[in-house]
Amino acid sequence: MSLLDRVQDPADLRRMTPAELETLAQEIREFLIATCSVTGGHIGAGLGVVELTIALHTAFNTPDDKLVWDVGHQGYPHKVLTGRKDRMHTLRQEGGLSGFLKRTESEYDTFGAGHAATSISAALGMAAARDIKGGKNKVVAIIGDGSLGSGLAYEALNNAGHSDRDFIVVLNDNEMSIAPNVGAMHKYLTQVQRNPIYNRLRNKIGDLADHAKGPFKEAGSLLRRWEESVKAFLTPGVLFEELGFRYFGPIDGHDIPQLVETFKAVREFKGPRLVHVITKKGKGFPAGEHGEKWHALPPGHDPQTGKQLKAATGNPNYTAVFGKALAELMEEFPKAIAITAAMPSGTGTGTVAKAHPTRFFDVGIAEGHGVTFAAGMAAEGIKPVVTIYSTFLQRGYDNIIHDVAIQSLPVMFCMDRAGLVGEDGETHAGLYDIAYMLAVPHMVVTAPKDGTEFVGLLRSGLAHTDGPFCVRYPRDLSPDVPAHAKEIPAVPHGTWEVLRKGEGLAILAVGTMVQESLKAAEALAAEGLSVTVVNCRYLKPHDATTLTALLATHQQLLVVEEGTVVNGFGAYMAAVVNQMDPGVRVVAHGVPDRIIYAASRAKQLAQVGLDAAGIAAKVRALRESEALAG
Ligand SMILES: Cc1ncc(C[n+]2csc(CCOP(=O)(O)OP(=O)(O)O)c2C)c(N)n1
Ligand SMILES: CC(=O)[C@@H](O)[C@H](O)COP(=O)(O)O
Ligand SMILES: [Mg+2]
Repeated sequence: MSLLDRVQDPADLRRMTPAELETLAQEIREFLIATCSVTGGHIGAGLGVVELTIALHTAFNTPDDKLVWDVGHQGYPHKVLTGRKDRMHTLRQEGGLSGFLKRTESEYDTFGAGHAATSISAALGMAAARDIKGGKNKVVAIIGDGSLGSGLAYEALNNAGHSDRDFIVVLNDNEMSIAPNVGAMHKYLTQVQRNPIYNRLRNKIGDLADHAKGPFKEAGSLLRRWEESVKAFLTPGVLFEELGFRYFGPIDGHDIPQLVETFKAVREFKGPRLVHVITKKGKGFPAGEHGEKWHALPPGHDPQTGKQLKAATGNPNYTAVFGKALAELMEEFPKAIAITAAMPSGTGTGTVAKAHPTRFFDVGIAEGHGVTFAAGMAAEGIKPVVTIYSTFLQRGYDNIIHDVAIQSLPVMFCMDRAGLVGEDGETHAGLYDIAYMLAVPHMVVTAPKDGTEFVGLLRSGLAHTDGPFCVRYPRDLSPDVPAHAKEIPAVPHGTWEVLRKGEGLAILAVGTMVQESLKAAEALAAEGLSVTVVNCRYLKPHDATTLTALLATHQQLLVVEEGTVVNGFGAYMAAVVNQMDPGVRVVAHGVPDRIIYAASRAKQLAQVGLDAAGIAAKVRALRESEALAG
């Protein structure tokens, strides 16, 4: 029996010898590499924290002591050690284990996440709750260096550092976000890493001072005072100390005995303390320890090389269309610049960075800052293109309203991963952007039906000078292969496109739903039911001329959108139509008001009736109800 098979829960780790823990680490790595080659997932972060996870569960008394992992994408070793090894083959699949940590999945998952930088706030809240309840357990937040670049993390450190609360932060520093980490904090941490001697010296002085006895006691307190006065000189980690944390480190995050010893010691101290651990993202991956390449891998890859077994074929995805087109359009729009929040590869802005290195800005995991930074640029006549996943842009909502919209600044928002995103599940679904962007005054809201129209809308947005403009697009392939951007004209402002003419009922389709609605209309036509299909590429402002014509000839409008049905485009159009012609019935068909869990994107769409079959079924039901009423 392997050591890994012997671990039912973390208590088993506490009975193992140091040598056994080393062997266990190796077994976990092999298991994860093999499992993820089938399931896909965030392998790199997990491989980097195998020893750290073993050490934390060994030194702390989990689940009474609480481990709060940031993001949760590094949680695979934690899952394996907390009774979920036998379900790891279901990772990120419908009904299977989540790719992140979830309170509903295990008592060891103390706080759910998926978005970065929530761990310190949540853990501090748990520590405060413990103190109210008179508990004695420890609470440990584990945050990566990339996530530490986020404003939320500083708010939490600021709050924790003055509180004197029994509270521990472990900083997992691998010098990587998804891409190599950026920013001043990153530089600072690198400096800390490169100066471990100073740290060791300072810690020695601290020890001497703490243990001075008898006649040396006075010397001890002198040493302590001296330590205080020179610590800025001796300790590059002083920043955390100045914030009120006792700093420990940097320590080798792959040295289990050192980690266990440090955590056991740190556990017994009081007050806020921070342990700085140095790890290697992707450690032990057979094709080399590459942080970015192995951040996440698709299902069905070769465990030795990381290469996808089934070669990708067909059309480019929207992200690729975006990167290429924006790089080309920036030749025509000299004032345009691109901004990403730590996701150059995920958003396609990496292509822009290569073509226009001085016109590309990675602000780190700082979406709110990214938006206001763009507003500042726009105030000075620059045209910023802020490219952020729909779900992560939620972090910047106040900035969109307060800094951009109220001042009517011409910032362009490109919202990738809008709609259902598949295996990343509910934390990453981009279901709210239609609702939240429609509510913003001055905001132009758009969604393309295909790659060519997407490029046209990018051109429209770049040329738009009268306030903010946004475009949403999915985590999917483009249905077409667009030409070069210079050959694609802008999409006329506020226009719709009638793609198919029918009778009685018109489908107002948004973005990805245009193709599905056309397929549904085709199927319905075969049954003798003829419906109109309209591509509503501008959601706001809507096409009042086309709408007026539709109202004259149709009794029912079915609004189909890949976004929450609550306050979405359907609700928006219902209000508009109610003013124009209350006799026409508007029905919204979007994602229902519930959580949609991980599954393939196609399955998720089918689940909520947002595929051709689901749309056709909705039309049939509506036509029948109309016939009954009539
Ligand atoms: C608010 C938010 N923005 C962006 C992301 C995408 N994202 C997931 S992990 C990650 C990098 C995190 O870096 P770090 O915290 O250092 O963890 P590591 O992957 O290096 O272990 C990013 C940018 C996210 N999950 N949440
Ligand atoms: C953990 C995280 O937030 C990202 O790694 C995210 O999973 C990326 O999603 P995509 O695969 O859609 O780029
Ligand atoms: Mg990192």
